[in-house]
Amino acid sequence: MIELIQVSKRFGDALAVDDVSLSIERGELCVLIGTSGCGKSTTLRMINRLIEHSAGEIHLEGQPVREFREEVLRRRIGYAIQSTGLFPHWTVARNIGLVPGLLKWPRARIRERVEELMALLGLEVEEFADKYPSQLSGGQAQRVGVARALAADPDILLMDEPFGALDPITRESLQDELVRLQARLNKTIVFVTHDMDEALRLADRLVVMNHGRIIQQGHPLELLRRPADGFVESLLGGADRGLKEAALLPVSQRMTALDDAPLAEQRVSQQATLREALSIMLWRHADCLTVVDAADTPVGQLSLRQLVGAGDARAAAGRTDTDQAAG
Ligand SMILES: Nc1ncnc2c1ncn2[C@@H]1O[C@H](COP(=O)(O)OP(=O)(O)OP(=O)(O)O)[C@@H](O)[C@H]1O
Repeated sequence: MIELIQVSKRFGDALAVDDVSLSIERGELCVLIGTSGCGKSTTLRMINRLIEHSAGEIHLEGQPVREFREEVLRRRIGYAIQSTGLFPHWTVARNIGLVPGLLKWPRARIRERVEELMALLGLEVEEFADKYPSQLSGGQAQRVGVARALAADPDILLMDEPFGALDPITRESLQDELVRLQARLNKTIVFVTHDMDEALRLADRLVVMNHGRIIQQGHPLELLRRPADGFVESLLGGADRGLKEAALLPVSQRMTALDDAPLAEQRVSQQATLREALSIMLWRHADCLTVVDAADTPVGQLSLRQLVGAGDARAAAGRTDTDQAAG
C-alpha cells in the first residue's frame, strides 16, 4: 500500500504539489490526470524519492519512504517514462537487465529474467536482444522500457506517460498488455497520463489534479456519473460522458435472454462494450443485436432501448451535471 499524507512540494517559491493525501491499495491501478503542470509527475517522483517531498508523509506498507535504502527502493519500485530513458549504447538485453545487474544478480539469472520479460512483452529474443535502442520503433522501445521497469519484480510500478507519443493502435495494444499484466502479476501501479480515454480504460482509481491539488478521486464510473465540479466534468469529456461511460460497460450488463422472436441479423460479442454495440447499431442501421459468445453461439439480445438503459430512471437520477447542480 502507498500512502501520501498531506504531502506538499515546493520548488523555490512555487508550490508544485499542495497538501495531497492519497491511499493506493496493493494491486490497484491508480491513474493521475489533470492539466499540464498540475503536479502529476512531481507526485509520482516523490514516491520513489527521485524528488524529495517538502512536507507531509509518504509511506510504503506503513513505513516512511525516507527510511528505505536506495537499493531497496530500486528493487521494490519500477519506473517507466515516456522517453524510455534507455541507454543508447547498451543492447536491449543489457538495458532490461539494468536493475538486476545493479543488485548483483548472477549473470545466468539475469539472462533468464530478461528472456522471460521479453516473452511477456511480445519481444522476440532472437530478433531484439542484441539490438540497440536506435534500431527500435517507438512502441518497441516503450515495451523495453516497461520490461526494464518490471525486471527486479517490483511490487510497485510508477509509469509516467509510458505510452505517450505512440500511434493509437500501438497504444491500445500496450494498454491491453498492461491490463493483462496487472491481472496476472497483481502489481500496484501509479500511472500518469494526459489522455482521458487511456485513464478511464486503465484506472481502478482515477485521481484528478489541478494546481497541485487533488480535486476528486474515485472509480472512473463514479467520477463520470458524479463529477465534483465543472473542471472535472469538462476534463472527463463534458457532453461525451455518455459515450465514455458506455466504453466502460460490457454488453453482458444490459443484454436480455433470447425469446421466441427471430434472431436479429447483426451480431455483437458479449465481451464488447456498450459503445461498440452502439457503433454497430449506427453503422448497420439496426436497433437490435444478437449477442454471441466466443464460439459465436447466440446467448442473448440487446435492443437500443436496453442499451441506453431506458426506463432506469433511478440510475439516471443519481447522475450529476454540475451546471444543473449549480443552477
Ligand atoms: N525541478 C523543478 N524545478 C522547478 N520547478 C519545477 C521542477 N519540476 C517541476 N516544476 C514545476 O512544478 C509544477 C508541476 O510540474 P509537474 O511536472 O509535476 O507537472 P505535470 O502535471 O506532470 O505536468 P505535465 O503534464 O506537463 O508533464 C510545474 O509548474 C513545473 O514547472
